[in-house]
Amino acid sequence: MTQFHTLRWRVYSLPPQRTRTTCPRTKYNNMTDIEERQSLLGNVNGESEAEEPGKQMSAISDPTRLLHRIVVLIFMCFLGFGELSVIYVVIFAAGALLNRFWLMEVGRFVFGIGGESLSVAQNTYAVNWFKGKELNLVFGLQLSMARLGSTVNMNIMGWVYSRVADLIGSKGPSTLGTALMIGTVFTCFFSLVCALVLGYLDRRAERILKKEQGKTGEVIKLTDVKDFPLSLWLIFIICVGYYVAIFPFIGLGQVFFIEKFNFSPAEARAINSVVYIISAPASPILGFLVDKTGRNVIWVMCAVVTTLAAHMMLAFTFWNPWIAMSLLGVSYSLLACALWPMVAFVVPDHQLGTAYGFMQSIQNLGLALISMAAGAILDNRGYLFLEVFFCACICISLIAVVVLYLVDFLQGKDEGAVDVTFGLDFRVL
Ligand SMILES: NCCCC[C@H](NC(=O)[C@@H](N)CCCCN)C(=O)O
Repeated sequence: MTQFHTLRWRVYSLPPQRTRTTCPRTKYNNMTDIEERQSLLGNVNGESEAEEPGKQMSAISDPTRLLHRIVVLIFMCFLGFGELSVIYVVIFAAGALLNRFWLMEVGRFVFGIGGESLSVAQNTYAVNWFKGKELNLVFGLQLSMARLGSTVNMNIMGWVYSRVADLIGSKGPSTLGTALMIGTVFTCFFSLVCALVLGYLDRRAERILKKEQGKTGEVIKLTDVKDFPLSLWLIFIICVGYYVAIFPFIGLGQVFFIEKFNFSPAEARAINSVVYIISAPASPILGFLVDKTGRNVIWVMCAVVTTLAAHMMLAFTFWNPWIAMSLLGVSYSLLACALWPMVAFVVPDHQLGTAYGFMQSIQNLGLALISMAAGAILDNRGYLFLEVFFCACICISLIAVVVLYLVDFLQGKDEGAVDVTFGLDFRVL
């Protein structure tokens, strides 16, 4: 049975409640079946080059086959592995080497531009290759690899620094700069190779599957933003409201655990890193679960509620904080693999990059402002206020998820869905 037949089986043979309209019910959902076939899993007519006489391809080189998509996935994941493990780009390393702090700041600025763009590309590739299939799992795997990259970086960079110090015979800025340069060259080069291979495989798949023919002719415009559906704006609000209570909290976490729970710096570091440590193995598992069950909105709601509970525990109780932080680790992993794929179901393919770019811009704007606000709150009001502030941010996110649920529910009714109790099923099938 070819991949296309498997696909047909998936589309047409599922039980009725699973084939019901997906959500949010925008005009694009009517295109689901077409998109599914036009995706890199097969072309509009269900033909692939592998099916053409005399053009049999092996499983590993056929873009319609799982094995080939696994190869693509490996490069997709390692793209982020390199990107996130290079906390230091070349400019940053040069700043350290020359002992110029401002240059290091410029490096961080450039890193922000490059790293986030790479993340937009990574998300868009993931949707292109895996929409309607294992998309939540793929986002979970990407996150897992990024976390693994950070962990490898943290463990290896100290060793590289010591080796360079041994070689140079001192521990000054030049030692730090050289160590950073070495790390940067290796990881950036690695990421670059992955990006080039991925670009080639994507082009190749487009050519083989004649994707050009299936294109609607619509072009990418920045003004697309004004046509974004309400559901997408709600997803943006969920994203920014949620992430501002995660990344800045982890940034200030060490001080929090030292002040509130009298932890030693080493203990505080350990508990603070548990969210990312949990997310490495948990994200793919949870992504798989979301793929199997669908209903991304419900999962996002669970993640937001659990995160709120974890923050409230940290704010108002003296219970062992390992419980709250572990809960935070699991809920963050769940959100990361259920939220980001939803974008693909509310905008057409040609607007995906713009939508992801916009989502990350808003996320980063929120992060920049809230990080400053959080620091000021901690300095002036203490950790309790800070925690209450984070809880308020998550409540905004929670309101947005509930509104998203209702929007879907009402749109489902408008469109005459037979049974809305199964609404909020973002699965394409
Ligand atoms: N590509 C996988 C889904 C995105 C996960 C999400 N990524 C972001 O928020 C990006 N803006 C990168 C942030 C890096 C932060 N250190 C995430 O949860 O990391």
